[in-house]
Amino acid sequence: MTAKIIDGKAFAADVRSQVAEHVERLKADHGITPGLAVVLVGEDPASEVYVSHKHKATVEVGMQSFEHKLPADTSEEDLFALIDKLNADPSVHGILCQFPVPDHLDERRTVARIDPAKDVDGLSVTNAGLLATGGEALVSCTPLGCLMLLRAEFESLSGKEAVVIGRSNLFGKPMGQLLLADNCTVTIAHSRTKDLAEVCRRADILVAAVGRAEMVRGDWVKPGATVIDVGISRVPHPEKPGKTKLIGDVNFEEAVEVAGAITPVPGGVGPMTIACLLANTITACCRANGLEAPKGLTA
Ligand SMILES: Nc1nc2c(c(=O)[nH]1)N[C@@H](CN(C=O)c1ccc(C(=O)N[C@@H](CCC(=O)O)C(=O)O)cc1)CN2
Repeated sequence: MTAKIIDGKAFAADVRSQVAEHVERLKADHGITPGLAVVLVGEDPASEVYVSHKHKATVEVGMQSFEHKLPADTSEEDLFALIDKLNADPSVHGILCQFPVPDHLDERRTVARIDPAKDVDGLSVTNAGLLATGGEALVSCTPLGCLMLLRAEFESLSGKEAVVIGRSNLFGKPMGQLLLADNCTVTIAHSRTKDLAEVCRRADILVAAVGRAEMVRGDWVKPGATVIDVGISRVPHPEKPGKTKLIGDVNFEEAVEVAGAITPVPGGVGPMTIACLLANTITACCRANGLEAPKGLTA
């Protein structure tokens, strides 16, 4: 039997419409319009696309979008001056700097400059620490999106064996923390893990975020497992010369024959990233105004 295909695009559309309802309520009941500021340094083409999608999505749900495009040679001093201004602006509830930044800038220092209460990427040391210690964190968007997809698949995640391949600050570590907080037994595997295939085979929930196209093979998947593919690699299209196609970290054709449920690439995890960014902006806005953040949009 082939696996159920988890439709991340439809799920993300639902999250976005929930966000739009909350925006309406914040406006009507409290006179507050949530605002999201996105900072892009340089002209990386993929980042330009993501930033324009973020702007469009922000406007569509009724929030204010503040786009700041800075030249590639922007100094750290000038970038930080902008972040300081956004930190102090009460109409801005969420701030993010699109990654990657040019080489002369440092991602860690940039994130550290953003007020943790407005860090809607959930990347600051404060938010990572809050997540690890069970506090009210803003959670990194892609792992939050994966958690939402997984919670919709299972009545409860409690007691599930979860294996996350990848240990980045942006994804693997927060994903592991989220699954742990939902009472999974979590293994974070990585490039030095011995017998990775064997480790993966014990997972009820297998989350692949290695950044290596189709590395996870069908025989790494436990029959019936739920597979979440976070990878996005652009490769030459096999049938359309001169064109490219997106593939994930999981060999989909093989894994779909073994898994119980699986996210495709594209159309699986990817769309959840921007939906959760909007959700985090609502959360940040509510907290900034002494209101409770909507349960369904948080971890
Ligand atoms: N500050 C940040 N920078 C980056 C992040 C991030 O979360 N915060 N993540 C990525 C890029 N990204 C959002 O910024 C992002 C990546 C992918 C998608 C997405 O919807 N992917 C689609 C395919 C899209 C396509 O056709 O190219 C999918 O997988 O279905 C959305 C957002 C790096 N930088």
